[in-house]
Amino acid sequence: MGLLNAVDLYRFYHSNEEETLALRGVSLEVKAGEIVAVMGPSGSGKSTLLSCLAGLDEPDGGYVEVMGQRITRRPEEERAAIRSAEIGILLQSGNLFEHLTVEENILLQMSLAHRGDRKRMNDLLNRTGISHRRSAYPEELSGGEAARAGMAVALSTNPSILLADEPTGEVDSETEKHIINLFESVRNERCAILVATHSETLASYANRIVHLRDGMVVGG
Ligand SMILES: Nc1ncnc2c1ncn2[C@@H]1O[C@H](COP(=O)(O)OP(=O)(O)OP(=O)(O)O)[C@@H](O)[C@H]1O
Repeated sequence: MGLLNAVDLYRFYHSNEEETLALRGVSLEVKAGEIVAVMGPSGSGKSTLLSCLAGLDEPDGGYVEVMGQRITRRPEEERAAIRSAEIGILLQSGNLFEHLTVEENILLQMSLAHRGDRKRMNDLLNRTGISHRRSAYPEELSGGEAARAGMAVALSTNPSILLADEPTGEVDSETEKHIINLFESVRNERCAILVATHSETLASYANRIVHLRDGMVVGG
């Protein structure tokens, strides 16, 4: 049984007269200690899938289980509680509050989830290689530093599941290497990792690749 299970997910978007079928019956499972890469062309449904898996968006059909608990179609406060206890999330839009420093962003995340401590924060700042930027505000960071800070925030609560959307999208190769090393070390800590990516390099470190096309799984 996976730490993360998605069963027959459907998601439709309606805008004006148009209907987009972003997900059409996606099922997948991620086990402890496993990295699953989700790959597919732009618009194939990767971000929609991650939002549904995180309980940030509700699928129109199917359901998601996190650590055996159904997260779909539950009140938002219950979804938020499961999310903050079990899931680390790194969305494409980033996960840093602009008015807080890197360190304050990590401390806020840990305090909201009632998890983590300064020792873990310092450890993550070292492992992501941005310890020297801990007092910087997000706007003062380079793209690569912001990506690493985002990873530190996502991992600060020691989540069971890490969901990351294009974590190496616009970063230099040194940052990509840091992020891959971090993924490998949290995989060794038995975290279940699902990462949407266009990067063949990152995907080569995954245990499995799930290919999405037009909202459907076409391989894996
Ligand atoms: N809020 C929305 N309203 C209407 N359509 C949407 C919305 N969000 C996504 N879509 C559509 O749903 C489909 C899937 O989009 P999604 O962002 O999940 O793809 P993606 O694989 O993550 O793409 P990319 O690699 O470019 O990030 C696309 O056709 C997109 O235009």
